[in-house]
Amino acid sequence: MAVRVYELAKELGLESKELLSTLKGMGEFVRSASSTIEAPVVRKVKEKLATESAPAAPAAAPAKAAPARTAPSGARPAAPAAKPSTPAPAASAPAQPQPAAPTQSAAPAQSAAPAQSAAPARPAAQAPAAAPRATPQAPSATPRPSATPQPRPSAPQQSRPSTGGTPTPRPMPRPGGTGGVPGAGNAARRTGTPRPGNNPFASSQGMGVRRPRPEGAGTGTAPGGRPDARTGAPRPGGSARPGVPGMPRPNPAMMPRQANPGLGGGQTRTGGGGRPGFGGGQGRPGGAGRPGFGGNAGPGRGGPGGPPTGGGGRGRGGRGGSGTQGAFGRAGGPAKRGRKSKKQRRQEFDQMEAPTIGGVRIRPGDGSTVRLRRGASLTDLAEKIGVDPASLVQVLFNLGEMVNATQSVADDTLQVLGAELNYTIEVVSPEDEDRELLESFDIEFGEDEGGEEDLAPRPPAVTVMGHVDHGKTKLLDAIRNTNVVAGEAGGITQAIGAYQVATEVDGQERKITFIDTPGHEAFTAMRARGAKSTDIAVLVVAADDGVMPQTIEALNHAKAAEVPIVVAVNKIDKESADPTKVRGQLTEFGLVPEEYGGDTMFVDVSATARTGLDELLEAVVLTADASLDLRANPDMPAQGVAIEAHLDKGRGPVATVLVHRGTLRTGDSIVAGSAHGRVRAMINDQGEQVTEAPPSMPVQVLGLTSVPGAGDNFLVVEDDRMARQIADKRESRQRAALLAKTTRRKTLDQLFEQLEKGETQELKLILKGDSAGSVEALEDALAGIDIGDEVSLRVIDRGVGAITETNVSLAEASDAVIIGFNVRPQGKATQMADSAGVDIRYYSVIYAAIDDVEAALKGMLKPIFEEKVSGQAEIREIFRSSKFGTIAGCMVIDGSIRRNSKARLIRDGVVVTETSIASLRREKDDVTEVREGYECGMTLANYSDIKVDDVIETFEMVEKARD
Ligand SMILES: Nc1nc2c(ncn2[C@@H]2O[C@H](COP(=O)(O)OP(=O)(O)OP(=O)(O)O)[C@@H](O)[C@H]2O)c(=O)[nH]1
Repeated sequence: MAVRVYELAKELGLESKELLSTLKGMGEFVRSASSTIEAPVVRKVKEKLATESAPAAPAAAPAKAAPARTAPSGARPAAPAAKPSTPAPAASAPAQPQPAAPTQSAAPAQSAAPAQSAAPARPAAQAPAAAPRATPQAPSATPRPSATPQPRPSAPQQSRPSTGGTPTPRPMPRPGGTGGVPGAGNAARRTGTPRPGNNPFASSQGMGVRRPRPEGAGTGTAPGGRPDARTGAPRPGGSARPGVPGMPRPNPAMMPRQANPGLGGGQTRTGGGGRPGFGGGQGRPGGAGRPGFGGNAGPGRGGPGGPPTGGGGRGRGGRGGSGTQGAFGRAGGPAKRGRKSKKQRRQEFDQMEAPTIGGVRIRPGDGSTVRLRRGASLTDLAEKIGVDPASLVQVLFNLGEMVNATQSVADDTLQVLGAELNYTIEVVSPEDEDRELLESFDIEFGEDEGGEEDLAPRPPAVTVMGHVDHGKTKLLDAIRNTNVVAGEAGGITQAIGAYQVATEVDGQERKITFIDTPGHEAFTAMRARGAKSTDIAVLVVAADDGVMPQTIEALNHAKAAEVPIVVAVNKIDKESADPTKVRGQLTEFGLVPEEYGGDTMFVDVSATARTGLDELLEAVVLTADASLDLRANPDMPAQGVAIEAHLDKGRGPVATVLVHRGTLRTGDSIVAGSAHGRVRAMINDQGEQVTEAPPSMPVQVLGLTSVPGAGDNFLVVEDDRMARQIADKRESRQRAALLAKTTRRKTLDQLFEQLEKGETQELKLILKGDSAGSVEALEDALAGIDIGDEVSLRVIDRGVGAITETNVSLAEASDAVIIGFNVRPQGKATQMADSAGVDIRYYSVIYAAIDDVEAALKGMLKPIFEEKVSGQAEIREIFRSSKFGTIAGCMVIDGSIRRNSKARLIRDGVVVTETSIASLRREKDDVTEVREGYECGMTLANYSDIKVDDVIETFEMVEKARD
């Protein structure tokens, strides 16, 4: 006989919905609760329910039984209380429920199936029948039959509360978990075989620890997440609410459509908001979260209670959800709708786990080290860490710096950015960078080839260092017996020379290579390189002057380069000379003279009188012998350093190089810094052509295609092609590094400030010099000019040699000024500059260039105005005129009052208005000025509310000179 679904549901003690879902699970197509189902189906469904509920029951019961009663201990005593309620559904005698319990126990005792199959069908009627069977099994039960379930000592712990409780608390007519068949259902529960399985219809599902749950669970309103969820334990079967009678059985269809309603705002990830379906507000607690992303995930917006530690709330809980769905399979009905594919969910997850930095979503790093070359761009960094360069630009923008993706970025900026993204940025040092480059060509720089037997002694290379005017050049001059001082512009050594001299020590002729480094502060960089490229430093200290700032600086360079020092105490011919004082002073800096028990050799010399020179040379040789192993392999491709380079009009680029190891020969293919070429000719320090330059020999090399930088290393390579490749790579790297260094970075704040002022000011320069050293020194000195942020200086090009037409056209195009240092224009460059209005400045002294540039920069500053009060007049009387309006009859009490000048009206010390003097009269005459002590009449522009005793103060804005 056909029955309607709701009728059968009622009969079975289920909700129509539950029954519908069961039917669907069985493959029966039933549209709604009022649909009819045929008898065979009714039978099938009853059987199914009976079968399933039997083993699962125990767990389901506790789920609500426990909470219903305050304590599980109350289970047994509470059991009796259950009686009255249980019967109700059974719609029969109150005694019936009691027998139901025995039935439960009986069922498992014998294979549950038969008992169940019989029992569920007729709830009320069969219960009594079952009772007798059960009763004997519970003979020692409490006197009350209701307690019969308890006799089963084997009942699992969880089932205890359930056993007693299941039936009792239920206010609803449906007693047992499944089917309201007290007997069968409960019996099944008692079996104590909790099924963790994934049968969605089993009312147990091992969820015995369920908390009291208000109806409507799963709607997101429930405060009480499940305890297991909190621990992050996987949810068995995902049965959110298995078999809780009186509530709809959860199934995927009941889950919220949207996978992550808690992802509010797109930025707050998951957080507490989690999936409301699982108790919404409760959030997905931390256990399952991803602490790694906690930083940005935060507790999320969605949920009130998401524990902060939850961080990336979407943890296992989230996945539990999908697991649940999996467990339910399709049985849950229309769950498929709106569900996201695995791929979608993965993408979503990936997206979520990327935190936002400055509003940009970027996957965070893992703290690993990223090596970048100097002057790397954001694109380079992006490539290494696999993100979009544009997002890095945006991050940096949000950090307050504006750079584009391909622009060279300063090291510190890269490091800050790296730290923000959780990477350690390691900017490769120039040395490492170069070594790596050479290694890529299978070249090893800096090591002698071969073994000990291949090494031969070489002369020490010596750098002379010291304070300005302490006599470095004069001393070298004396040693070489030449005189270069006379030719110097401004009296400062501005080029580097290297010379080799010979001296006799212990009857042996020993050679020493001297490198003359300039003494001016501006050449610090070159001097530092000089110290590094040599073996021993001779520190020149004038005996009459003592230790000076640059003496210390030079000393520190030498120490940093771990170069032994020999002190030349110069100018001892002078009366004021105090060599002992110099020794004492230097002792304080760690240079203890040998005679005082130290290990530094001090030699008193006089460059002018040429005394002590031999002793100095001997001291150099002895120091070298004592502390250095000066040997090199002369039979290998030469390697060394370019000490100085310049562009010679007739000979092209000329580089003075010092060979460190190997022997340089004419015809060798060499690369020096970013210059390359083939050695066309070599000239020694005597001006003679040589064909070979062994270790420690300085020579001028001709044949390079461009001018190398002072301090650049040089090496002989296999062929011209390799030389060119290395040079090109070096050049591009240098350019990037230079760009990062010289481009003045503007922060947003600065930019906004400047934009507010209406313009940004930048002085662009093109530097041309006679040698690489001087151009470098000039650029460094110019970079040191500090006149604040309002104007900036940018060197857009630099080079060695004459000012060319190319330079002029670049200057014209970029509105730059050309600075020529010891160079002049070439060809039609002057005419071009004149017609294009390009400013070319010529200098031979570095200071003059610095001063001019500084003045130019200051000239670009906006004028500063300050107010200057010119006079004050007191209003003594007020006249009204139909022609002039209100006239103030005044006495000038200070300074003078001029017509049209700016004025302010002051009443009782308070400025009433600011205006200007519209008319000024003495007697009846218009005047331009009235001085102190005179009376006058005046009117104020657009203001007539004047009173006697008011003071009119006139002032003007005067341009103020900048400091
Ligand atoms: N009386 C005396 N004067 C000396 C001696 N050595 C150098 N001078 C003078 O000191 C001045 C500076 O000498 P330089 O050799 O140009 O000094 P420097 O250290 O090379 O100077 P910069 O090139 O500017 O760094 C010159 O006027 C020299 O004549 C010396 O031994 N005795």
